[in-house]
This record gives sequence, structure tokens and C-alpha cells, in this order.
Amino acid sequence: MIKLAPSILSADFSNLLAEVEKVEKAGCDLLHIDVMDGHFVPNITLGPPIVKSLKGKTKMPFDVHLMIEKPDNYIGDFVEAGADIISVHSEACTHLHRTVQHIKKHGVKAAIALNPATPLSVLDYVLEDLDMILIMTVNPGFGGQSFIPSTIDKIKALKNMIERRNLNIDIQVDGGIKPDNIHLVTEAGANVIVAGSAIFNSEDIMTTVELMRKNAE
Ligand SMILES: O=C(CO)[C@H](O)[C@H](O)COP(=O)(O)O
Ligand SMILES: [Fe+2]
Repeated sequence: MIKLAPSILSADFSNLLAEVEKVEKAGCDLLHIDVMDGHFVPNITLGPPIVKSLKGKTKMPFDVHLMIEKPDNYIGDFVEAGADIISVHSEACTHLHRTVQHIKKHGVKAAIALNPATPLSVLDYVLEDLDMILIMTVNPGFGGQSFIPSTIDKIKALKNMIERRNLNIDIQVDGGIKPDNIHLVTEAGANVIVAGSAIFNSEDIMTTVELMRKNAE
């Protein structure tokens, strides 16, 4: 079962609720919320107040992608604001195992995100504790970048790693996913697909979402 997670990074922020309603009506499954701090990545986006302002206005669960340093300091705030899934970057965590436990203690789903150059081996001793792994298919920081093809083999290797250990963990991909390349990531084993510019910059969101789902499956 493929889940589509539109990233609000490419939405019209002056009309955010209407944009969220559009993707919900189009049948999307999760709302992907990109949090950037200007330190871990060279860009600044939004914080807990924006997340809170949308809570209760949509049935889509909130998938919060933290691209920030010292994520432990903010996990409680994002849970309080309404996060249902929290992803932290392995590259931003000195004590990755502790951070994962910290997320789980708050009663939400825990995910680890990996930059394109980060090896899967960082997951070795925390895999069992995760609900989802986010394979970045661009370098984090901006919407609208081009998909990095070498990530396909990484998705396949992760799928093998999960199956070998008999685990049930979602594989999410994020960055540069469009109707014409979505099949590459789903064939490789990804089942949660983030798309920002492909969805929000399209002429007709409903048609684009339908096309992405059809091409993914
Ligand atoms: O985490 C992200 C960037 O760091 C975004 O979720 C991602 O880039 C989505 O945008 P697009 O689909 O336009 O690439
Ligand atoms: Fe993201």
C-alpha cells in the first residue's frame, strides 16, 4: 500500500489551510511538514505554531521532518503542536538511540532520516525501534531539486535489511519525486512517498495525485 505525503514546503503559505484541504480532497495520506533551522540546512522554514494552527483542520496525520540541530530540544514542542510522526536526521544526533527513545516516550511514531551520502550502517543498532526510515533522495534544504539516482540502490538495500530481520518498517523517500520517476522508488521498495513541488506546483492537484498513485502502483 503506497502512501502519498505532500510536502507543504511548496504550498502557498498565504493560503495554507486551503492548500492542505486541496491535497486531502485529492486523497493524500499524510501531511509532510519540513522544519529547517538555518544551521543543519541552509534554509529556515516553520516551527510549532504553524503546525498547531493546522491541527484539527485535517484528518491527515502530521509527518514532521526535522532538519534541525539538537532535535531533542524541540521534540516535545512538536508533539504538543500535533505531530504524529517525527523524523530526525542521523547526522544531527550525537546520541541517536537516546533521541529515538525520546520521540517514542512522547507516544508518536519515530523515524530516522538519512542524507544521500549517509550509509545505512548507522541504522544497525536502532532499526528495531523505528516505525519509518526516510531515505533522502536529494540533499535536504530546499524543495524543487533533482532526484539523485544513486539512492535507488540504497532503497533496495534498506528493503533487504528490513526483510532479513523480519521487521515491519515503512520506507519513506523525499526529494525530487515526480509522476515520471515515482515508479523507480516504489519498485525499489519505498512505500511512503513525499512530493512537494510536483504536487503543489501542478496545474491540477487532483489529476497529479491520481497520476502519481497510478504510476506508483
Ligand atoms: O525535505 C525536503 C527538502 O529538504 C522536502 O520534503 C522535499 O524537498 C520536497 O520537495 P520536492 O518534492 O519539491 O523535492
Ligand atoms: Fe522533507
